[in-house]
Amino acid sequence: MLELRGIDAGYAGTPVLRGVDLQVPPSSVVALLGPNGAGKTTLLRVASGLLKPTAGRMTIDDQDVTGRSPHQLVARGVCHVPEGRGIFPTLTVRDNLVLQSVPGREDEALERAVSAFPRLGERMEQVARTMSGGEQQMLALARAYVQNPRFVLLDEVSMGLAPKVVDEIFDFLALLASSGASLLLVEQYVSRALQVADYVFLMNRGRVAFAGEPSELDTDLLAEQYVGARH
Ligand SMILES: Nc1ncnc2c1ncn2[C@@H]1O[C@H](COP(=O)(O)OP(=O)(O)OP(=O)(O)O)[C@@H](O)[C@H]1O
Repeated sequence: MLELRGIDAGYAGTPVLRGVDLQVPPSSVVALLGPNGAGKTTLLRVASGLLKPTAGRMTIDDQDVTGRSPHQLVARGVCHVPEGRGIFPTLTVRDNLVLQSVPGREDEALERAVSAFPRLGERMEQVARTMSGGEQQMLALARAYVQNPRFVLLDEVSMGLAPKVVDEIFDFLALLASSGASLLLVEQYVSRALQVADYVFLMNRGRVAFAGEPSELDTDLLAEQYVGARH
């Protein structure tokens, strides 16, 4: 279980997160929803070690990992697929995948990536930045998959993609979850996120406004949080 308790965090003295509690239980999909600016990306940055919290604790299996570096958290099985994908644009598909694999087990990693996204198999020598947006996102997700992570933090991975590609990506998320990974999913397609989620956290203005199962989420509250922030 990955757990955040009483997390405060922000940028250059500007507080963003205030007292956030969130749990990602083993083998579960957790949807993290909320309007623009609610603090979802900031929370993923804390969970991946990119941003140090100013208060609160983070634990993995009850061990304190607060303030650990991204590298140390990767070693604990935390994998972040950031907004903007986090791939190396000037490297080939193959090199992007190899860089993420365990040394000596590169072939296995490439096979695993292609089994998830056959299209990548046809494009191994292509430079990442010359691929379509959907293909680049598949590469970003495949890079996560080859690490065999325990906790995958996914930031708007369907953003700006064609509906057919979004379907493929959601199929992949189901595969990732069935492989035993836990997912923390920030997603603009609220209804799709709720379909795959075991638990939901709804954030607004840096706080958790709701935590529970999708069936417990009041649709009026959901609409209010999203609409309220726009006005
Ligand atoms: N690098 C930064 N420096 C300063 N402020 C930032 C930085 N990144 C985010 N913020 C601010 O933190 C707040 C929360 O942003 P965050 O990106 O976490 O929200 P979000 O819920 O992911 O929103 P969105 O859905 O629009 O991506 C916003 O007010 C934003 O302007």
